[in-house]
Order: sequence, then structure tokens, then C-alpha cells
Amino acid sequence: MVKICCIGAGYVGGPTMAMIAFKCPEIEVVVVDISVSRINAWNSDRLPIFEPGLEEVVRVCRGKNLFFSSDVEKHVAEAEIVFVSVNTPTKTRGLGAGKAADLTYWESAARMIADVSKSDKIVVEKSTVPVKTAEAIEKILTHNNKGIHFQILSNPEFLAEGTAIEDLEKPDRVLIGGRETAEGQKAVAALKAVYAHWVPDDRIITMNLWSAELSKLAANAFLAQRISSVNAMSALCEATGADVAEVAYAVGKDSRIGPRFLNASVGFGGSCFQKDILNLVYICECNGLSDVANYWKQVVHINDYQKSRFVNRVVSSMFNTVSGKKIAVLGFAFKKDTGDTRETAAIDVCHGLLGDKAQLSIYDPQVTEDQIRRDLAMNKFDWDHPQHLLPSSPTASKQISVVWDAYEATKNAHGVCILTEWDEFKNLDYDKIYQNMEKPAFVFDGRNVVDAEKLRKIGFIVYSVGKPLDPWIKDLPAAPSS
Ligand SMILES: NC(=O)C1=CN([C@@H]2O[C@H](COP(=O)(O)OP(=O)(O)OC[C@H]3O[C@@H](n4cnc5c(N)ncnc54)[C@H](O)[C@@H]3O)[C@@H](O)[C@H]2O)C=CC1
Ligand SMILES: O=C(O)[C@H]1O[C@H](OP(=O)(O)OP(=O)(O)OC[C@H]2O[C@@H](n3ccc(=O)[nH]c3=O)[C@H](O)[C@@H]2O)[C@H](O)[C@@H](O)[C@@H]1O
Repeated sequence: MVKICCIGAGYVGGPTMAMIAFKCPEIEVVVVDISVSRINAWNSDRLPIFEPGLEEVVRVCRGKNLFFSSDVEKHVAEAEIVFVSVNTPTKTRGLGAGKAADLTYWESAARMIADVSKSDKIVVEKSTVPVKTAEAIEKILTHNNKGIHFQILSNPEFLAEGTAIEDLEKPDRVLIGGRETAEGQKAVAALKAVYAHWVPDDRIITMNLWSAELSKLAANAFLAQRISSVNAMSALCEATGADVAEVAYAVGKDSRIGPRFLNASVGFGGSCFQKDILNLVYICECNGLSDVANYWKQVVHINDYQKSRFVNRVVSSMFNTVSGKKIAVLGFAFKKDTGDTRETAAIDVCHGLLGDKAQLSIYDPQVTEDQIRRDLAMNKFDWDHPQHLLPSSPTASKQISVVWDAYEATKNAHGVCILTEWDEFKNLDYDKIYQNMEKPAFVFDGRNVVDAEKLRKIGFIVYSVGKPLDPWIKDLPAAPSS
């Protein structure tokens, strides 16, 4: 029986390995992590991450050919293929701080693999890493020269949260990069044979290591760039009376552009887009390509602009101050169908409103109070470190309350900010919400999920991103200078 071990039982390691175990009953898969609480959760009825369809897949395989363990060294030593899917956060200190990838966790995993290995292994980069990381990893793996051979492969992951199981089951493509030597190609073939259990041959793309590493950063940069492009248009739509949904529809009808990923929003979030673009920017700078670096930097800049533009709309609409006013925040996760809050636009929007002394009442169907308080107390970039290293007692803020119901959140509020596109926000009883709010009652829809005209008929003043403006808002200042 082939043995696979995956280091890192997070959003990528957990679901990816569960899918391999599900599709390959003759392969034994062990997912290991230094976080004992995370491993315990994977072995319990309440998995550590919320992902539609994941529970069913785990239930079928767990205890048969899928195992979760904190005995990292033992399982790494026994495996023939070792995936590494650990955190690669943005560096907060030292050389490249605020841009470069922090490879601390990767390096410590690689050193451990080198130390405990007694047989040849294929080591697979599953984490998103800077291009040329495989070269550094090779050096670490071979440093103690025990006569063991390691082949490094790059096999970046393209799943999106909320649709991880669907994406893993029917991937657009699986990328495998390897050395162009006979041993390298043998390793590529071995990993390809795993995916070939369920992925059609024409969707498994093999290439050189550096192309595979860079393709992952490039794909995320292109995706994020589409969102910043449509968000930049949304500002112009508001200034001109055009409707961003209509513009995006017209643009997306061009088959060369395509319709997906053109939804204007309060800004993209998630653990990777910003981190990976900053990393790309840093690599460009290191290679003397400052014009290319500046081009990609703008994608992050427009995203920050979009978030502050939203806060500005809220504050300026409400008589230029939200001090002491209750603002309901509906949705805190970075997108619907996940409980993940990493880099969610909600953090920056809440910080903006708290800075203007608002009283926030926050509701999200999947995010706990502890997580929300922790996120709002944390420094930039600190969130992307292993869970057990994160601060455990977030500072309580009297300006924040977290509730478990949208009606409770909006009761006696002056304004409502919709920051995640959860389906339930489309069908709330807005008549009831209006009755229980202070007047004038405002709705700021950062995800364009509500029917603005219907809400205006009820009596709300409504702002929707990139849509023709409410007469109340029309003559107010639109954006902060940047
Ligand atoms: N979250 C996502 O949707 C995607 C993430 N990625 C990339 O995958 C990588 C992992 O991301 P996530 O799974 O989201 O992170 P995560 O934070 O959910 O999981 C990483 C896990 O690695 C563990 N870990 C760290 N160092 C370790 C070590 N030395 N030994 C054992 N365990 C260790 C941590 O305790 C943590 O549980 C990142 O590079 C990310 O950029 C790629 C595609 C999608
Ligand atoms: O490397 C990663 O981590 C992953 O990053 C993204 O996946 P994810 O961040 O999970 O979710 P997306 O669906 O891409 O959404 C990212 C953010 O963009 C926002 N978004 C997305 C699409 C859109 O049209 N408009 C928009 O504002 C979402 O609300 C969310 O905040 C990519 O889609 C994955 O392919 C990639 O593997």
C-alpha cells in the first residue's frame, strides 16, 4: 500500500488529503499537524473547518485509509510521498517585511523531514511558495547527506474555500512541476498516478518546477486583478450613473473575457490573494523589475481603496459621523459558505467604523464571537500563523457586540452594513428590520445582495456598490483621497 503523509491539517491539507483518500482506497493517507487541538477536531464530529460536503467525504474514509495524527515524525518517516501544506504568511519583520513570504514553517518542516527520513521520498510543495523555493528546500533536505534521495515536486492547490470539495473532485487542472531529470520525471509520474484515479489525463499538466511555482502566484494575481478591475469600475459607475452589474455583464459576454469573477464588492479577502500578490511584488523587486512590481501592487491598492471608499460612504451618509451610533454588521467571513475570516474585508471596514467611534453589532452565521474579537484585536499579517501560536485571549472592546441573529444585530441600529453575501441576507424580513431601526434607516450593501428598490419602498436609504446612487447619497463626497 502506497503511504502518503501530509504535513499541515488546514484548509488545504485536510480537504485535499480527504479527497485523495476518498478516490484512492488502496492508498493510506495520514494528515499530521503540530496543533494537537486541530488534529483532535479532525478526529471528532465537529471538524475544524466548515466546508460543504467535507464531512461526508471524511466520514467515508476516516479510520479506514484516512488518519489524522499529531505524531508528525513517525508518519513522515513511514511515507513515500510527503505533501507539505503549512502556512506561508507574509513576513512581518526583517528583510522583505510586509511583502515577502515567511518560510519559517516550511523550513522547519523540511528540516524535520530530513532528520527523520530513513528511506527515499517524494516531497510535494502544496503550500503556495515563492518561485525557486524548491531549490532552497532541496538544499535543506540534502544537508545531512544520509544517502537518502529526495525528489521535490511543485503541486500547487487551486481550490477555493466554500467550494473546496467540488473543486477537488472536478479540478480545472492539476499542476505538477518537477526536475527535468530521469528521477524527477519518475517522481512526476508517481504523483500523476495518484491524481489519475479521478482526474482526466488532459487535466493533469506537467511542467518544470519554476513554471509550476510561478503559475500559482500568477493565477491568484490574475483572479484578484479581475476583482480590482471591476471594483475600480464600480467607483466610476457611481460617479456616472452606470450600473456595474450591467457593465460587468456586457464585458463578460465577450468570450475572450468570460463572465466569472466580475462581481463588484466591498473588496476581496481570504488568506491568499493579498499575500500572494505581495509576494509576487517582492519577487519582481528582487529581480529588478520595479515596473512589473508596481503594476501588481495596484491590485492591492485598489482593494484597499474599495474598503475605505465603503467606510467613507457609510460615515458621510450618516451626517459625517457614526460616533455612538449602533451599526449592524451582517457577515464577517471573507465570502459565503465558509467560517474563514482571514483578511476578510469586514476587518478593515469594522476598524474604519470603530475608528469613527461606532458601536458595532456583528452577526455571521458561521463565525464565532471569539474569532471576531481576535480578528479585530490582531495586528496586520499576524493572523496567518499556526492556530496554536495565535493570541488566545483577545482584548474585549466595549464598542463591539457579537450576536447570533440578524434581527438582534439590527434592532435599534442606525445603519446596516452587509459585508458577506450569505444567502440568508437576501430573504430577511426587511419590513420588520426597518420597524425596529432608528430613522433615517440606512442599508450599505457591500455585496449587492438586496433588492435596493424594494428596500427604498420600505423607507430605507440604500447604498449598493457600483449602482446608481440613492438621491440621499448622490451629492455627498464619494471617496477619500489616497
Ligand atoms: N486556504 C486556501 O484556500 C488555500 C491555501 N493555499 C496555500 O496552502 C498553504 C496552507 O494554507 P491553509 O491550509 O489555508 O493554512 P492553515 O493555516 O489552515 O493550515 C496550515 C497548518 O499547518 C500547520 N503547521 C505549520 N507548521 C507546521 C509544521 N512545521 N509541522 C506540522 N504542521 C505545521 C499549522 O498548525 C496549520 O494547522 C498556504 O501556503 C496557502 O497559501 C493554496 C490554495 C488554497
Ligand atoms: O490560493 C488560494 O487561497 C485560493 O484563492 C482563491 O480562493 P478563495 O480565496 O478561497 O475564494 P475566492 O472565491 O477566490 O474569493 C476570494 C475573495 O474575492 C471576493 N470576490 C470573488 C469573486 C468576485 O467576483 N468578486 C469578489 O469580490 C470573494 O468575496 C472573496 O472575498 C482562488 O479562487 C483559488 O483558486 C485559490 O486556490
